[in-house]
Amino acid sequence: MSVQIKICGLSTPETTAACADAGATHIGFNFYPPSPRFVSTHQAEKLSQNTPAKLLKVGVFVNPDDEFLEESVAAGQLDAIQLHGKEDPLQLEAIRSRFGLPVWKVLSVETVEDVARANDFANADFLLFDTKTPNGAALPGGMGLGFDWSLLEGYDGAVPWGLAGGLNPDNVADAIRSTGATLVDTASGVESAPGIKDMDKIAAFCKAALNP
Ligand SMILES: O=C(O)c1ccccc1NCC(=O)[C@H](O)[C@H](O)COP(=O)(O)O
Repeated sequence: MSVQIKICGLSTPETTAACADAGATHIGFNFYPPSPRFVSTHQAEKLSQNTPAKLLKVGVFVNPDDEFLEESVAAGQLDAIQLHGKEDPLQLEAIRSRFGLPVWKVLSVETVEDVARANDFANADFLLFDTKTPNGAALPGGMGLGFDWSLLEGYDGAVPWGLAGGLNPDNVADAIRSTGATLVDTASGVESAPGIKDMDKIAAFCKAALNP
């Protein structure tokens, strides 16, 4: 089966169309206000109306409150909720029950113990292993930083998982071959500047991921 591809941090209809044309399966709408990829609920509503039907829309959140989630899920017509903060398994369960959507938990990785935290999130629908950003970093994700993929060797948790962190058109094929990831995710790796998606890079990323 082909790898699944999530392009994260979309903010224009042209780039969502480019994702669909290139073979991506998922796009991410970023609902974290400090991010250069942030979209308001108004923007998300417009974008979702123009998103090709074959793309699944994942909302990216960092420690969201219920009201904000409610507004964003509705505006973005989301297909899944990605939690990228310090949410715990109980919060994850509560969010899934409330919205009836698959919930993705991001595990920020620097050490093998970080990978083992997957055991705490057996109730997630999907796990995304991403790089732990340094203390004091502006953002908990989307910084183009990779981690040591060998930390995933031997990981055999039951929850489906994907790989993020510093992936770009030049390294994504190697990442898939090295880790066996069945979903790859990129934000800054397909941009010309923070928050500005580059359609050629989106096409190159998808081509490389689909032919690892
Ligand atoms: O992209 C952001 O700005 C962001 C901010 C805060 C939390 C999460 C964020 N991105 C979530 C993603 O899923 C990114 O695609 C992932 O972190 C990989 O980013 P990158 O290393 O830039 O490819």
